[in-house]
Amino acid sequence: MVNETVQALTIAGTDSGGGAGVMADIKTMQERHVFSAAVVVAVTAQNTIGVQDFMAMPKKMIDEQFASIADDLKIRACKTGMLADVPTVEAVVKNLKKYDLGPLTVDPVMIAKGGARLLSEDAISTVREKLLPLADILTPNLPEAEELAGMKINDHDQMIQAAKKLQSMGVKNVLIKGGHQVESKESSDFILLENGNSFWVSSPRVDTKRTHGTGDTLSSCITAELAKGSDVETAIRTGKKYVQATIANGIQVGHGHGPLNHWAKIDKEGDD
Ligand SMILES: Nc1ncnc2c1ncn2[C@@H]1O[C@H](COP(=O)(O)OP(=O)(O)OP(=O)(O)O)[C@@H](O)[C@H]1O
Ligand SMILES: Cc1ncc(COP(=O)(O)O)c(N)n1
Repeated sequence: MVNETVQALTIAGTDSGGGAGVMADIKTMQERHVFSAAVVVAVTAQNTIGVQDFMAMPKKMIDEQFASIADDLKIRACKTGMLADVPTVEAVVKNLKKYDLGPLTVDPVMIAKGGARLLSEDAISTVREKLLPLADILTPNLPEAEELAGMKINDHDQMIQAAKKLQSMGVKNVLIKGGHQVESKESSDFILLENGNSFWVSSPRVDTKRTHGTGDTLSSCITAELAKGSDVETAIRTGKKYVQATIANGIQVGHGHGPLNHWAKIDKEGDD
């Protein structure tokens, strides 16, 4: 019998400009040789300059997309991205509990690079209380980690403290992204694993504003690697190498925060 193709799922919003959200997730998974399905929970009118408008999907359509996928596909790992508002978060949580979709990576997208809010303020506590306990890996950027952990993060020590706090909220593995520490020469992410081990992954900071969709690309690469059967640490190390390659080998699209080069290649998986 022919081996089943590895399948993963993104649960997120679309980006009409092609750089972030579902579009970045599908491109990333495709490049990592994983078949990508998608539950679209919101549609944005967006380009590299900003988010002009967005609309959350009717909840019935969210339920139907999950059911269609679960009836037919075999999803090995999944991730969430933009979740818009309280009813959307609740619909996603309900479906994640209903179906076996493999390990869950939660990218708690709150505010786009251009400043637009992609998760309503009142939904932050819903994410904290209802979604985080389902997460195998949580990948907040610094402002998102501050919001979820309820503390300021100004240095590496505080990144470590925040990761511990987030783990105590029920998340198994926490990855706090350092992309927003723009004054630093390195872009360093801190990882606290379920077994209590921790490590940093660092790469030289690329001086570019073409960083639209970095978080989506990292979390969807991790999801693709988990779907293939990688352990969490290897999946994260591969994700970091891949996102670095997509930033460092830029492409020219649009006039604002340009998208990443998802065609970029990495020579070796996992370890540096
Ligand atoms: N200029 C840069 N040079 C190198 N690595 C970067 C740069 N900016 C971000 N990164 C890396 O990209 C990944 C995503 O981090 P970031 O903090 O930008 O996430 P994010 O804000 O959620 O992204 P987005 O909202 O654009 O999807 C991390 O591994 C981070 O270290
Ligand atoms: C649909 C969607 N999902 C996620 C992001 C975050 O990406 P960024 O912070 O680079 O704008 C986005 N802009 N749009």
